[in-house]
Amino acid sequence: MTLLVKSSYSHRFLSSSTPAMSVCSSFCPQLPSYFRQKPINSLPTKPLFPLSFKVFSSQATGVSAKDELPGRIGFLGMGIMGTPMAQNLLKAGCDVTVWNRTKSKCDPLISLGAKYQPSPDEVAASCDVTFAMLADPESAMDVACGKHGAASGMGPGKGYVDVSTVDGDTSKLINGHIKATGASFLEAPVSGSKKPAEDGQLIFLAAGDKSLYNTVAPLLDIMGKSRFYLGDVGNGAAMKLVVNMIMGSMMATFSEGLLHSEKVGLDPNVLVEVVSQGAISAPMYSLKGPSMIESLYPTAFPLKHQQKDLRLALGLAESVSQSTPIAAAANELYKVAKSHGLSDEDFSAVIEALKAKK
Ligand SMILES: NC(=O)C1=CN([C@@H]2O[C@H](COP(=O)(O)OP(=O)(O)OC[C@H]3O[C@@H](n4cnc5c(N)ncnc54)[C@H](OP(=O)(O)O)[C@@H]3O)[C@@H](O)[C@H]2O)C=CC1
Ligand SMILES: O=CCCC(=O)O
Repeated sequence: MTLLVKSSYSHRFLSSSTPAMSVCSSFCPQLPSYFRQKPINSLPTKPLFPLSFKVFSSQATGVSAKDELPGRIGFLGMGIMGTPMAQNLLKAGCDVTVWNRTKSKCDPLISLGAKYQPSPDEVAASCDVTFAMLADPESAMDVACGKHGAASGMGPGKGYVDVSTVDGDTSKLINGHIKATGASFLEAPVSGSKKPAEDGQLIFLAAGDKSLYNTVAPLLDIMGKSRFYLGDVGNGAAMKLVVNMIMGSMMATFSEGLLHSEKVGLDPNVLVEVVSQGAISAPMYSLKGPSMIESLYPTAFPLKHQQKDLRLALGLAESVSQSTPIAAAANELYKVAKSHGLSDEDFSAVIEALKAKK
């Protein structure tokens, strides 16, 4: 497994002497100024910090300045995540072509300079690498392999990177269709929500064609703060599902705790503060707790997607006879929340499923 990390509080890579920076700026000429201001050979030769991280380097990625750089980048799916991800590529000066089922969601990107094509196959045909950020296994399959799907526009020398959260079987099916055209495939689901997507701080969980991983590494580093290469197709999907299974259960039990504290006469705001200072502290609790107490659920991660991920994680667990009673109970709670019409609210709205109905 390979892990690469960039500084979490700025987009400056930890070592400014890396040849990969010159590679990156060569195909994204408008990269932020800190990549471009100084000639590479005048930049400091030592890492800025003692490194417990591996820095982004051409040696690690295998990218050289001349080969395989994706000049034209396609992006399919302009939802909560796809929009800021594509925006960050555009802001970095990349040549981006977008498509979305609901065309109007492409308009903000087009006004930022993105090109538009009316179907996934036309995006894929006009681009070197095409990213897809779609709702679920069905839409990921349809956009990749259906009528006018991206696979129809793929061919040798091209790459398809699916960053949607799907199950491994779906990812393997898409891999098969894409590979049959002679193109390369990478699954790269992300950890991190709307704000990390806006800030270029996502965590990529990549698996599949290693040379495509190397080729798109500079693009992943524009959109994210770290990336893991996990081997064969299916491993990225599995890692993502396990992480979101944990997250869904955490949010469900946190919801119980908030309501429990109120019922016994405690101030739930104080509970959030206590939790934040102890061993069970998690950024998610401090971030979502205050709005949950106000019964506000501004959508960053739609509840319907969290329930989809729990469903897929439970299927994965069943396929290897792994017992997951906590996640199964959490999944039931999200299903109840969906039945209350909360699908498009943030997943923290799961707390509503625990509130007694009068
Ligand atoms: N939001 C988050 O915090 C995170 C989400 N994810 C995952 O990323 C993926 C996208 O999430 P997010 O952006 O939040 O979701 P959204 O619901 O905001 O966007 C979903 C996208 O999928 C498209 N879509 C849905 N159904 C179809 C279909 N049948 N055919 C074609 N396109 C379709 C939508 O198009 P249209 O606009 O036309 O509806 C939209 O572009 C999901 O797999 C999610 O689990 C991963 C990490 C974090
Ligand atoms: O899939 C959604 C993940 C959301 C997050 O990691 O904060």
